Amino acid sequence: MKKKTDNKPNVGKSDIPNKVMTAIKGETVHFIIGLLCVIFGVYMLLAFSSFFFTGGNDQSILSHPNPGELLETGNRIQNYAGARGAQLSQFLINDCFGISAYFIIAFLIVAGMKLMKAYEFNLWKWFVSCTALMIWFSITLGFAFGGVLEDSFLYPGGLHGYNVSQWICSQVGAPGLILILLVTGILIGVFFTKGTIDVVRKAFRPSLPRRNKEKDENKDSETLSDKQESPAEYQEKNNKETKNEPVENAVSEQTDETDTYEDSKPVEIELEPVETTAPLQVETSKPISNKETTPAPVETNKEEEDENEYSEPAFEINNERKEEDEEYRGNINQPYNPRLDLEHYKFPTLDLLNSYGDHEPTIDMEEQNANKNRIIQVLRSFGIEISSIKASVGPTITLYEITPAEGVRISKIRNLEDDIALSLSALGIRIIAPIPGKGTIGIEVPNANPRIVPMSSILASKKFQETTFDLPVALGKTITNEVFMVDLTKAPHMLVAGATGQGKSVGLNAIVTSLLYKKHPSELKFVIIDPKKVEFAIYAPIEKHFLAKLPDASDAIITDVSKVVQTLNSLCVEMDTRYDLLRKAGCRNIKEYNAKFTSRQLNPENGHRFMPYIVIIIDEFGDLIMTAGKEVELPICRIAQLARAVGIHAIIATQRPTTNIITGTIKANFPARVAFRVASMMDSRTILDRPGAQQLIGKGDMLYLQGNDPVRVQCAFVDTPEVEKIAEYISHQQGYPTAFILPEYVDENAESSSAADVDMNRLDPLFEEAARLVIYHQQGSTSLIQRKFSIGYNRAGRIMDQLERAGIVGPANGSKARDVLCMDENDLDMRLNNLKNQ
Ligand SMILES: Nc1ncnc2c1ncn2[C@@H]1O[C@H](COP(=O)(O)OP(=O)(O)OP(=O)(O)O)[C@@H](O)[C@H]1O
Repeated sequence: MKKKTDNKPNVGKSDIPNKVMTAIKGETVHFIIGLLCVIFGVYMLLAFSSFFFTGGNDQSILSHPNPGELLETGNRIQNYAGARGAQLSQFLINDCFGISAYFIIAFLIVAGMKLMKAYEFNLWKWFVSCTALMIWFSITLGFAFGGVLEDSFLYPGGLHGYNVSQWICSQVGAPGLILILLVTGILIGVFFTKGTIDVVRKAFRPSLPRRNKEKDENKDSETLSDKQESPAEYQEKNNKETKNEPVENAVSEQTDETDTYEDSKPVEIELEPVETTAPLQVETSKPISNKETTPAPVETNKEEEDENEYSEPAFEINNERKEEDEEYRGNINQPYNPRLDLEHYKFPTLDLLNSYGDHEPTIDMEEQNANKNRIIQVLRSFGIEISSIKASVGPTITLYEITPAEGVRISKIRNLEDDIALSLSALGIRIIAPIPGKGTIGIEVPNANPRIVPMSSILASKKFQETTFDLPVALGKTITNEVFMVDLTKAPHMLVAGATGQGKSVGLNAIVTSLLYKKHPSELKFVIIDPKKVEFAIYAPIEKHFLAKLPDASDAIITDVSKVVQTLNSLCVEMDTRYDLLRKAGCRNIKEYNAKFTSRQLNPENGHRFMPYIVIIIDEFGDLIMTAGKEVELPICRIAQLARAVGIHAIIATQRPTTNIITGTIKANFPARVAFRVASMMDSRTILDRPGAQQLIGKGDMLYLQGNDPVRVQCAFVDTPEVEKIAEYISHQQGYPTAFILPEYVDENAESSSAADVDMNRLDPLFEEAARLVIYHQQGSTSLIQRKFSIGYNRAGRIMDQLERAGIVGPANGSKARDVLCMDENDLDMRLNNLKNQ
């Protein structure tokens, strides 16, 4: 990928080949070539068609033209496409392939359309098909008409067809040739559609019922003609065909050709440190080609069944229906398919997302050279010599990798961070000294013209399409333009922090979107907690497909703090239940359990069920901790510590990554951290355990940490209208009758408070401390208890009720604090003793 630059002084010119190369790979050039192909195809169509009427007359002129005649304006050629059109037709039709030369035109137009990106075609399949058909028809016509049509100038099979058929005849005789043509014709037909097999079978035995008629039609539609559909239509059909095949198949069919996969390899430039005017050689990699993914064959068993049926024709129809019914509902002998409940569910399509213009890597050589020179100068001015410098141009950041000359101390360069930033007059400079695993030093410099990384480009990438991750989360692109993805099951919980307006919500939407594009509603449920009430309301329409809620909740998106506590505790109950099931099944994790369940080794009558993954998303976690304190923190920590194995994963986001919000326990249990730009170095240390996040440039620029070293990533951009479209697309499809219902959570504290009427021994553990607090302050205030003990309003309210029943505070007093009926701690001790002796 890297090319060393020429070290010659006169270098401006070497940019030219680079520019030409970049231009050739550009969309504009593709478009122009495509347009030329289409125009040439239309010209050939005119020439060929005209040839049938004018060919006889033109042939005599073409075969014996007067010298220079064809170049003259007044030549006697009658073909509408002129002398060249006549020559071309004469050559391709009569001298080569006969009438089947029309397949050349078909291929030219198709290739043109594809290059212009007007339609999606599988060019390779078209090429093979057109070539095979052209040769086959040419030989067949050559054989059938034996050369020239009677009384005509036209060779229907062309000279090729005539000569080849004659030669084959001489070798195997006319019957042999007919057989060869028949066999090759059937093979070509099978190449187009497997339906041909049925047709052949039926030809042998006309009484056979035509099986999978619908399927055949669909398959037929995969042939040449239907490829002309728009990508969206084609993908829709594809989805229908593969039923619940995840989007990867659907999309990879749609993006069948090489250039729709968006993965691009790093764009790297090698920069020469000494010659400040040194040329830069850029090498952009070719897009990675995509192999056609064929939907898994569904018919293997059916074909066997067919064979059985053939011996029992009387029962054919009945048997057939019965089998299809069984397959539809999930045959007990076949693996359980959780997707069957919503078997017609279609995964969201890529056309729901915007492409945000040209996002291909472009390199501003002027900017790169200027930055390189400034870095070299500033280092030189501090007495640091370097032996080489290399740049990797990312979507928003360029990484300059410097190899210092021998004897230069790394710490010396690290200390110059501010000086380099000053000399480049840019924000967001980050120095990585040394780059882990390399003996170089990295200087990250923001690009003058940052590019958006559209979510569509990430989801269309080969890496995402072919991922084997269980919960693939596509976050964006790295500095080397590689798609950056993590498996949430391995994360297994994620902490997202960033000051307001730096891309947190977009990041969370990107996470949810990538999961929605890969997971079926039966495999994944979200619990969304949105104290801001507006950020996640867009997901409300997919409640019956992808959301989970409490049994009595009206909305699945949780905005009320008291419901948050209940939901989190309910998730703990779900977690415990899942652990019990895992234990009973003798499995160590959800994957093993689900595999056992789908292979029907676990009996649903014993409580076993297919377990969808549950992803909990909590926005504004800081707010929650401020209002509900330990009540929220405790279940979160339980989930974070234990839930990984049972497929429950949490992603919490906060604007304020301070230590009282992201406590030690939370940090310890959330190993994956995403930091957008934060306000201070302290905040960066809280979230990442190191500085760096305060130097990011915002707008989705982020650091991802899992393990030792953070990776700088430009977050994929997905806008609210795009998410709305996805939600709408999903919501219009059949869903479950309700959202996924979480188990009921019985609040033990609430029970004790009602029991407190009769049994004051079952008091809240904080009761005594709370009593002392109100006596000390002589103020019966619920919010005081809430604040001092960092507990939620509900619990504080219950403690206050218990204090009232114990006669320590008076009844509620409107908005004012309650009266405190105990004078001092002695008085309190007496009352508490009385209560305990009751
Ligand atoms: N990945 C991205 N690429 C390009 N622009 C982005 C990206 N992420 C965010 N932005 C820009 O930044 C703006 C603010 O982003 P976002 O709403 O996600 O911020 P936020 O951190 O969630 O703010 P708040 O905490 O106030 O909700 C967006 O409207 C968009 O213009």
